[in-house]
Amino acid sequence: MEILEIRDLHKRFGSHEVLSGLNMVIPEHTIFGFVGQNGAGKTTTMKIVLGLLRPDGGEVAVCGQRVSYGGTRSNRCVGYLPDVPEFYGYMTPVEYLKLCGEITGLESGRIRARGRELLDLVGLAGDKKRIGGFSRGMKQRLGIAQALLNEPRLLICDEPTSALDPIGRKEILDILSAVREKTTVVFSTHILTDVERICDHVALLHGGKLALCGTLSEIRGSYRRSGFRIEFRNPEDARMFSECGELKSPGTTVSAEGAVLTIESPEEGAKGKVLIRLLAEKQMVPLHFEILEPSLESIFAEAVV
Ligand SMILES: Nc1ncnc2c1ncn2[C@@H]1O[C@H](COP(=O)(O)OP(=O)(O)OP(=O)(O)O)[C@@H](O)[C@H]1O
Repeated sequence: MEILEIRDLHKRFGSHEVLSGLNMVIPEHTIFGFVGQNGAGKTTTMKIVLGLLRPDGGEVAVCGQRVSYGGTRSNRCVGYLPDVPEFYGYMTPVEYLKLCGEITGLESGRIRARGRELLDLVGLAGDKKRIGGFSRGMKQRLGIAQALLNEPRLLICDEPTSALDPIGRKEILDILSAVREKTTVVFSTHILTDVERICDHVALLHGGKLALCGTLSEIRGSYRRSGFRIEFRNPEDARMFSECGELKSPGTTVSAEGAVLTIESPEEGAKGKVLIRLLAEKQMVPLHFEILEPSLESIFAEAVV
């Protein structure tokens, strides 16, 4: 089932067209990375999905429920973590979750149980400190707990890791991975390694539309070139191998660094067999033979030119 469907979405601010016919479908039980350059329109899209911003055209449905500007019905199945979550600094995490639970009408026993469970999940259980003394990472973790209080089917996070150090980022990514069983997670980010670490789906917003969308393996597959890294026993072997006539075909590049050769070629698949045949003919046994995956960074750079 699709948990979020965006059809032909348009939004402009004055003469600046930010979204120009955006289509995006997010299946349930995925971790979906929503990527785009600064100003691409990620926050704008999320605000429209939450009914906080009026689109100029198009339709959005969350859990099959059509989103209307200013309406809140469709938000019943959504949890939202803004990029800079705001809290009452004088409260403790337990007090804060209690307040949020009361506002949303949860029964008090449920608030206590759910609060304990969530603070445990985000590593803040037993923290008696007031939120005013929390680090940025702790605030993001508390923000996730709050967003999950009502057991949403969809959790939307706006750049949850951008301002955090590597440990803080890992903590957030681990939490998002842990909740995917019950909750579909959409998160916007600039940090492509975070997407590679936990997302199974990714979409790249560029020029008001999606420039790429799919599972990580589909996207990698459609951009795959033959790339190989061969480590020889010594630089001399690498040099001898690099001089094979068959590696000099047009479009093939061979770069050497000590005993390591990196060979790239536009011919999908075939080049690998050629390399293995050449190694066998020359009776050379490499220390490593690796097929190179294109990085998301190189794929995205190519998609937005
Ligand atoms: N209320 C507004 N009024 C005018 N322009 C706006 C408004 N909100 C956003 N914009 C503009 O729309 C564009 C998209 O902004 P948005 O915040 O959606 O981008 P983003 O992809 O989330 O960027 P970032 O990664 O930097 O947060 C930007 O050029 C921004 O300046």
